[in-house]
Amino acid sequence: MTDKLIIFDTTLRDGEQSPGASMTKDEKLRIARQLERMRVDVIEAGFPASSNGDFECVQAIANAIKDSTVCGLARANDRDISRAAEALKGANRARIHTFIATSPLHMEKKLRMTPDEVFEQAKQSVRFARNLVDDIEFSPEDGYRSDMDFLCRVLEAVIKEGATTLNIPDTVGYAIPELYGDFIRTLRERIPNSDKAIWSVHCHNDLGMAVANSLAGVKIGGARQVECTINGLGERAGNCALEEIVMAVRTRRDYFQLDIGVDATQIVPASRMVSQTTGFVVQPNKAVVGANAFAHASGIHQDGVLKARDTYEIMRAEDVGWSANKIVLGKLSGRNAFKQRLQDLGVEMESESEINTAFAAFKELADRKSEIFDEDILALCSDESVTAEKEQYGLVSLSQRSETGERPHAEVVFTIAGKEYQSAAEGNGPVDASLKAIEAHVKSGAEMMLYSVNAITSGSTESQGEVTVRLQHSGRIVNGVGADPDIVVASAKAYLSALNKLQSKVDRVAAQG
Ligand SMILES: CC(=O)SCCNC(=O)CCNC(=O)[C@H](O)C(C)(C)COP(=O)(O)OP(=O)(O)OC[C@H]1O[C@@H](n2cnc3c(N)ncnc32)[C@H](O)[C@@H]1OP(=O)(O)O
Ligand SMILES: CC(C)C(=O)C(=O)O
Ligand SMILES: [Mg+2]
Repeated sequence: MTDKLIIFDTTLRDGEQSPGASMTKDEKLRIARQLERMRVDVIEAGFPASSNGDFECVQAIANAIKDSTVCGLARANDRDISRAAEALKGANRARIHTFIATSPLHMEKKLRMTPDEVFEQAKQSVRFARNLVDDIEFSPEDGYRSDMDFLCRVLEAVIKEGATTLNIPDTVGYAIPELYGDFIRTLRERIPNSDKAIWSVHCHNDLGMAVANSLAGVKIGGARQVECTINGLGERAGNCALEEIVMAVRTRRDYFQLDIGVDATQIVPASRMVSQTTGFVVQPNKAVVGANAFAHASGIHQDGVLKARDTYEIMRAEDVGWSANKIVLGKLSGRNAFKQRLQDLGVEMESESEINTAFAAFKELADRKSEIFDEDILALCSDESVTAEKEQYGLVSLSQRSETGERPHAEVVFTIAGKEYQSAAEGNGPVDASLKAIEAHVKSGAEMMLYSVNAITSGSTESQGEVTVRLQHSGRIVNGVGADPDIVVASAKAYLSALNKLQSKVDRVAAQG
């Protein structure tokens, strides 16, 4: 026998409380639609009393979403609750989530209220809200740091007033998994009418344990709703990450014995959408949604995954919305991964010794180059050397000027076969101007298929920028990579490196024919 774990997403409310993560109405609506597509049970859309703008966001989401419950947050007062009810009017399924702090610290220092006043206000607010909407969630803010006896008194009373979900926040991320799980279990055991409500967990990640605490609240405490956000977005160090909760409960169904209604294949698209909307980059090694979550760079792992993917993967990349797992070829790769890539690329090798020769060349190249692209391998296998190309083109210096309201201008000094040349051009931006200056002289006629910039060190503005430029000419595709703390310089280096590769291919073809 299993029962259901309700997934309550608060990306649009608690997630938005993350400094710098403020979203427009259209952005919130787009994310809400994605959450509905993902079939989350409850979408906390915002805090309607906080501003007219957020009221309109909640209203728009309530009107647009048909399948998920739409929830609005409200302080424990009539005005906030009325605003929430008003914003939620158009919802198919509406929930008001009202809260008031119950910890001694918050009551005394922040609310400046006595426990008896908080008790009365909590009761009164739930009663008021229940007259407006049937589905009422109550949260004792900073619940985990509250006195157990007082909390039991408040929660028993609000259930009597009609609260249907009781959410126990670890507002400041202070909990430890076993202790938090025991805390929820004790509340449920001690409160006589506890079975009249669904119990929920809401954990913050200040000590990096939001997911672990939430899972303990479910397993040890018996909670049946988890509050979480996409990518773990949220106040300070964030909230419990939705993707981790969903995949932990799914992957270890043997242990949790719970059903989840979420369509996990929508997780990666949701993660990308939230990351692009907020500008909060997902770290590559982030569980489930990080770019490396299903990538393998070392030979022993690659060999294992190619033989049986569950040797090193406990989930399938496709099941969370990635197109496939990723074998990244580099200096730590082994022969089997290399052979598999040859097969995928349609390269046929006559003998093992031919493969061995290509593999040795690949290893030698990988020692000098951080990532090996497919065209590098194709070049290796047709007996071409990808990095041993003659340095036909080289960068000497670059200067550029960009000023608000002025068209950027660049001057580039470079060498062609050892001889120095200078060229200047204007462009839409400094990078565009620099590359146009080079192209104006070189006249390669190559088409740019890709331009991308990555920070390759700390991720701060002091980072080295690594630029990749992909050029196409006469059916040949090459990647040029350039790194420099100045991304305009890195771009020029990448462009010249790609031109070198094009040139060396032309030379090889000429030599062969
Ligand atoms: C743990 C959490 O995530 S709680 C949610 C946090 N989210 C937000 O705060 C985002 C939205 N907030 C806002 O837009 C504003 O803070 C508002 C509109 C809610 C209130 O704005 P203001 O009226 O200017 O009050 P301000 O923010 O300065 O102070 C909060 C007031 O609410 C009171 N308050 C705090 N929590 C509650 C509560 N749950 N129930 C009732 N009153 C509360 C505080 O005691 C304080 O009252 P005071 O003004 O009498 O001292
Ligand atoms: C409003 C409540 C649930 C909250 O976000 C918290 O306590 O962290
Ligand atoms: Mg919170």
